Amino acid sequence: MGDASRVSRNHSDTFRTAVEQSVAAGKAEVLSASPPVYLLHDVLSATEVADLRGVVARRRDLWGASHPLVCFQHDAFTGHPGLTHAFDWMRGRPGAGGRGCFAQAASRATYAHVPWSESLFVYRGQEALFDGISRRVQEMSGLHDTHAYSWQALTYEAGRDGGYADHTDCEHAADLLGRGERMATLLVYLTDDFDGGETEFPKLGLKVKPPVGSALLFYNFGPGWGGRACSAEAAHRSNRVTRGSKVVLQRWHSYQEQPFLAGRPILSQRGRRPFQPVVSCDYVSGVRTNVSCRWYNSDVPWTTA
Ligand SMILES: O=C(O)CCC(=O)C(=O)O
Ligand SMILES: [Fe+2]
Repeated sequence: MGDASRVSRNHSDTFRTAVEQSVAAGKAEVLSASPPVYLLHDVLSATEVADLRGVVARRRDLWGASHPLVCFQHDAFTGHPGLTHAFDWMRGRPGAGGRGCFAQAASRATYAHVPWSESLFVYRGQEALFDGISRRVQEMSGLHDTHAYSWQALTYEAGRDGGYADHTDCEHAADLLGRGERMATLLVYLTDDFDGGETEFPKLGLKVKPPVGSALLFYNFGPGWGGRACSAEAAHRSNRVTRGSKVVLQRWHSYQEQPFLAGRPILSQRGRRPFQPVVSCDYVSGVRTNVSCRWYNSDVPWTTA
């Protein structure tokens, strides 16, 4: 079976058509033509924002009961001879790099000193409220629910947040038609009473802080509409929050239908307790000057034994 037979609809075209209709109807505006970046107005009502924040708070409490396991994805950390004793090894060998997590004791001793932002996954079917928003997004953007990843509630809190460094959202293959490749990104803003925390596109000279209830939507590929290569121009970051907290719902959308339409089971992970989150530090997009750490509630494949 070739690639083409798995494509149930052309998602760069349905996206383009629907979002251009939203612009024509005054419901959205163009922030950048190439790569396409849009601001969608009034995606959520004030009541919906409050209700969604309630769901996020409840789920954060569930996962916040345990301190996180502190993990590193790159060998500058895991290969450091002075740190060998602290690791519970996941991939690679002590002192020889690879991906690794600190053992419980070292995680407990260090997690409070690591700056991080938070990504809480909410899977399809878990929360009726989120599923309702998915239908609205589909109407406004043409991005179908079956082509979407799970929702992620991103939280950046002043004092703890270190920002999230420059990156593109493309996956490793960086080919639009690749399975699970992140064609387009949606960010729906649940707070705006904070300082810093802008979503910035340095290559486009664009720095945005959308009002509560509105959304940013951008296409990660190029050149131009329907382009199949990852667009370096679509690089973006989240600036560090210096007051208050930024809460955003994020969802990626692929050209191909998603292979995982529901939640994935939490695999048993060496050294990880049930409902224990992970803080994973990474060279974002593989760039060594871009170190950012993120807290995850989800299954994190690289911690699998
Ligand atoms: O929160 C933001 O403004 C951007 C987040 C982001 O780019 C990401 O998580 O990939
Ligand atoms: Fe991103």
